[in-house]
Amino acid sequence: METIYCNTFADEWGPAKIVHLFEPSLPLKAIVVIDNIALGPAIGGVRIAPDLSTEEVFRLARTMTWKNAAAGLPHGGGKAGIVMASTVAGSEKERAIRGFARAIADLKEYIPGPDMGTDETCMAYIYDEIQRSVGRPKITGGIPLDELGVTGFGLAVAAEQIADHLGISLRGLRVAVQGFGSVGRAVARFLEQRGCLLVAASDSTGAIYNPKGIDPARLIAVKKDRGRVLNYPDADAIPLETLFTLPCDILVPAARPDAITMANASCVQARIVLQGANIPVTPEAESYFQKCGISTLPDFIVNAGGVICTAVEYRRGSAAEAFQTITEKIKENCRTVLHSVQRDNLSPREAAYRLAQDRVRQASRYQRHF
Ligand SMILES: NC(=O)c1ccc[n+]([C@@H]2O[C@H](COP(=O)([O-])OP(=O)(O)OC[C@H]3O[C@@H](n4cnc5c(N)ncnc54)[C@H](O)[C@@H]3O)[C@@H](O)[C@H]2O)c1
Repeated sequence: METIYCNTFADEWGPAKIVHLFEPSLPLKAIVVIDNIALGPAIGGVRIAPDLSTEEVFRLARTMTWKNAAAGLPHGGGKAGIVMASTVAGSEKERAIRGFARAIADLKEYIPGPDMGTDETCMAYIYDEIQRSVGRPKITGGIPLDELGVTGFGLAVAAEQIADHLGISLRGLRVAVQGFGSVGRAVARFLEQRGCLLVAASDSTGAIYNPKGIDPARLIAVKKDRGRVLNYPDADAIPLETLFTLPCDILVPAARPDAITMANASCVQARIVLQGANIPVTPEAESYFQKCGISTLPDFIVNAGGVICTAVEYRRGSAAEAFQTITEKIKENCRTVLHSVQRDNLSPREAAYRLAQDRVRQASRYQRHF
């Protein structure tokens, strides 16, 4: 196993460590970024994708620093990426995950959790190897966050706060979800419970649209049994990019980073953009939305449900406690950010950074600086 340490993105906040892992015999190629640990050991997901770069993993780790701090968790930010095709499955995937776990055994300041391409089973393999992971199956002492859909639940809580701030009800609002995976499925379900109507959804293989509504439970079953949203019978297939331009009220980018940039922001018709994925909207596109009255709060404020749940799991709390904590923290943070946007004339991102950075700054006073 070859390990290369380098640090090319450094600023006053981090990263504390960037580790590149290579093991040709598995084969394994992975990147771990431990960004900032002033608040405690870093919690962040392990992502599998074929085209991951150090920069992407660093940006995601930095997002975790702000997300964990904003949520008031005793954890810093980190992230890992395994560079591998998302189609790799079965024993080949298990070997890669176990190899990754052994490779990070000594990186004790990093606690891995699930992310795109990894799930509770992967976290159980990591726990089996190094007794350190969160988001594990219940039987191994975990709270299965993707099965429970806690991030989607937190997004629905955030949507309620944003709608409340706009003086509208969620009832009858039309929802389009990019990325019908763990987060996308759950947000569709929890928004439906609040009276919203799912009108469009996509995965990496295609997108579907039905202005009269798509049944989230049925789409979840179709996706489980037949693998693709395109197999849903009562909707039209549309090009992937068209999903962002549809007439809808809530647009949820819940797949990859930089899904909404200045190249497509002006085509967005939604009133609320709910940032389900990490860094799905570029800062320029966020500013543009603010100027034209489209409400969006930063990813690390609204999609913190998953990491709040893992922090509850880490201190051996229950699923019920996790739902309660997510509701309280996301509600409070959305209100705080929306309030300081109005009071201090800040952008939502500036207001959210202020909240998170104050906490990291306070904690870093107790770190050794010599
Ligand atoms: N799982 C969590 O609790 C959690 C928490 C916070 C943030 N996130 C972020 O949310 C995003 C999604 O995570 P997830 O756990 O749902 O992953 P997932 O792998 O379960 O689902 C991702 C979905 O996006 C689809 N997808 C990929 N590329 C796409 C594209 N170009 N167009 C349309 N769909 C595409 C995939 O087919 C898949 O259906 C990631 O950015 C992740 O970091 C996840």
